[in-house]
Amino acid sequence: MQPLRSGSCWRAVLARARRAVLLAGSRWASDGPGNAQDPPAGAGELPGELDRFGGVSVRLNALDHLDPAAFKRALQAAVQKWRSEGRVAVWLHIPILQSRFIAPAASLGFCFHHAESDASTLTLWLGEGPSRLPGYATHQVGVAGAVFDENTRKILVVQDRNKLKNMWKFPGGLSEPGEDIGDTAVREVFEETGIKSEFRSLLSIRQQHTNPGAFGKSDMYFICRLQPYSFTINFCQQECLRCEWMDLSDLVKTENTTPITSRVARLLLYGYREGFDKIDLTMEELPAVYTGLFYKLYHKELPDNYKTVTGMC
Ligand SMILES: NC(=O)C1=CN([C@@H]2O[C@H](COP(=O)(O)OP(=O)(O)OC[C@H]3O[C@@H](n4cnc5c(N)ncnc54)[C@H](O)[C@@H]3O)[C@@H](O)[C@H]2O)C=CC1
Ligand SMILES: [Mg+2]
Repeated sequence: MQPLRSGSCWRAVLARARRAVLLAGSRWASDGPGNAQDPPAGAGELPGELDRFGGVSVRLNALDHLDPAAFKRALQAAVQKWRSEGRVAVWLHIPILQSRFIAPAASLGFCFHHAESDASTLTLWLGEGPSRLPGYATHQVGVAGAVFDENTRKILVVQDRNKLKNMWKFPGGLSEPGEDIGDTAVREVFEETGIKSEFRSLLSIRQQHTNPGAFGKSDMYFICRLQPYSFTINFCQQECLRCEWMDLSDLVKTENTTPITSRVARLLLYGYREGFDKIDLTMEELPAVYTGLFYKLYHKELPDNYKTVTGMC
């Protein structure tokens, strides 16, 4: 983000708002220390930044002594100014301890965009037509590990303790922020069963909407193929009722399982018989062009000569 030009900064906006209020015979209300006619404490430190889409981002830090009514007047004046300058949106980042500013902002038309554990972000669209601001997170990510031992043709399965029906499924759980899919599968399998394993490939992706377990958001459920390197089960008593190494052919046949587990068991059987390259989406790490970061790309195996080919042969 770039800093706002000096004429547009919060300090000037607040100063103008204060002058307007004082000229109208009003006073700054203040529940903090200091004279009632003083400018809001800390108000001059409010930073406003212009983003590359033409929106303004405001971080409300160090506003301990600012009164909500005074804040509302200042924000109203600022919004009016930003609107006249053609800004498209305002992003208001409010630390949880400053939450008393949420209601005044909402009364000016701001809505929640998202909240984290220690702060919320509100937005106001100023541009023409309906808001083009992107929404926040729409999905949760769950990952399961299909841990298949090729030597014994056995697959690791569990039954959930907290489900009404006790069906066989692959161990798994929710991804942590910043965690790779394969790492989630390996971690969850170990936490739930005590089995150590290595990531081999991604086998399947399920997308489901309005999932009750995802607080009404959508759910992405990834199933990975894992190779075990320990075999003694020591399962989590809080989450699992049963855990065992089951013959893959028995998992294919059983009715006591979920449709997705049954389908992936058949996929594994096919891969075991015909070659895992038929079913595996393998992973490769590649550099991101814009950020300099790295990401994981999953697709069917691409032969090396196709990775470097420059045109149609
Ligand atoms: N078809 C299948 O085979 C199934 C797939 N899934 C998928 O697995 C993923 C989630 O896996 P999980 O094993 O559920 O996650 P997880 O392994 O991360 O465990 C969630 C933990 O949170 C606890 N928990 C959940 N809600 C709670 C609440 N309201 N209060 C207290 N504790 C609570 C549970 O008891 C459990 O210990 C999702 O993507 C879901 O769609 C889940 C169940 C079956
Ligand atoms: Mg789980």
